Amino acid sequence: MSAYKVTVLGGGAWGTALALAMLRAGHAVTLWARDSESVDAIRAGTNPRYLPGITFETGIAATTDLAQALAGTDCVLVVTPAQALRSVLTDVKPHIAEHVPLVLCAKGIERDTGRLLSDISSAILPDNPVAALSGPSFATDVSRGLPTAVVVASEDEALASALATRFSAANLRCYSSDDLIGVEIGGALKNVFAIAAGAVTGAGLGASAQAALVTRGFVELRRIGAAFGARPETLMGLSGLGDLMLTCSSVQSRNFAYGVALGKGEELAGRPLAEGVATSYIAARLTRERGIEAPIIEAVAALLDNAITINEAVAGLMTRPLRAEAD
Ligand SMILES: NC(=O)C1=CN([C@@H]2O[C@H](COP(=O)(O)OP(=O)(O)OC[C@H]3O[C@@H](n4cnc5c(N)ncnc54)[C@H](OP(=O)(O)O)[C@@H]3O)[C@@H](O)[C@H]2O)C=CC1
Ligand SMILES: O=C(CO)COP(=O)(O)O
Repeated sequence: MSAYKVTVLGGGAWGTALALAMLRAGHAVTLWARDSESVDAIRAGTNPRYLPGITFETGIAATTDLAQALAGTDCVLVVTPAQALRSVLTDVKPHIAEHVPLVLCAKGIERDTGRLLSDISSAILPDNPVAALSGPSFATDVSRGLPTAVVVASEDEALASALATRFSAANLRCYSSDDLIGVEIGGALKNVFAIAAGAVTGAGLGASAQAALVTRGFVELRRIGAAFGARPETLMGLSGLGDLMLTCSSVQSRNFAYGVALGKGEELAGRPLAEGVATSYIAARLTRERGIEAPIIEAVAALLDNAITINEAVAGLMTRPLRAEAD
């Protein structure tokens, strides 16, 4: 029987880590990246630009040729940033066979349109079934082969379950879900709350403030999830609460680290990818338009816009009208 062929699009931290995870699950893996230096390094078992200090096994067939990467593939993992998804899938379109599933691994909402990534995929490639892979999973941990659990979601329950079985290996446990929207919303918004949690840490506001912020952030996630049709139990799961806990508590998270720099008043330009920046603006717009109360998201968007200071953000959150916690 010929090997199951997985194509990974993106040679950054998460693309490389997922390519390794697929290799370790026994699949034939091709990784596409636009940068030839990354491609050469990945072939040789390193990715110094995105996974510095980590060496890994060879065996990933990395290439800069998109058509070659997609030829004869059984499944495509799309692991480029959320804001690049539309252009990447447009480039993919001429080279992909119908019915090959696309597994979206970025965490974000398109800034210009407010579209979820699965919506963008279905609009550009309507004949390719769509799934998302999300959950608490740092690329460094996964590439080192540390135990990790994620969720693979698709509205097609059988597809989600089949992919989760394919992707699981000794140290990668994949749960399946048919709540695609719930998984996408949790993964996108936890990055905004991670920036807020990082800002609280960076400004030295204390562990109590941090816990309050994350808990109230989760309330906002539940409100937004309900408005989008996400199931509450999905938001309580790996891709929601699980990833919120991870990302809001570790400087390994680029979003949290971005927030720390923000809270300390440090330079923000030139930092590694923090998806929560773009997502905070669009999430603030969407919640305003839909009349959903989301003061933490509003505060993050205003802070990033330099419209308020961190002290004003804190004062704004602390002096809101008092209310019952469950409201
Ligand atoms: N890192 C992590 O631990 C995890 C990340 N994720 C998510 O995965 C997604 C990707 O993150 P990650 O890999 O860490 O990011 P990185 O910044 O490490 O890498 C991004 C990759 O995408 C490529 N890229 C950027 N823009 C484009 C574009 N317009 N067209 C084609 N390729 C592009 C980059 O190429 P180039 O080098 O040429 O710029 C690079 O290979 C994000 O949404 C993130 O939230 C999810 C779970 C864990
Ligand atoms: O999504 C992640 C972990 O689950 C990675 O978080 P960062 O993008 O903040 O590093």
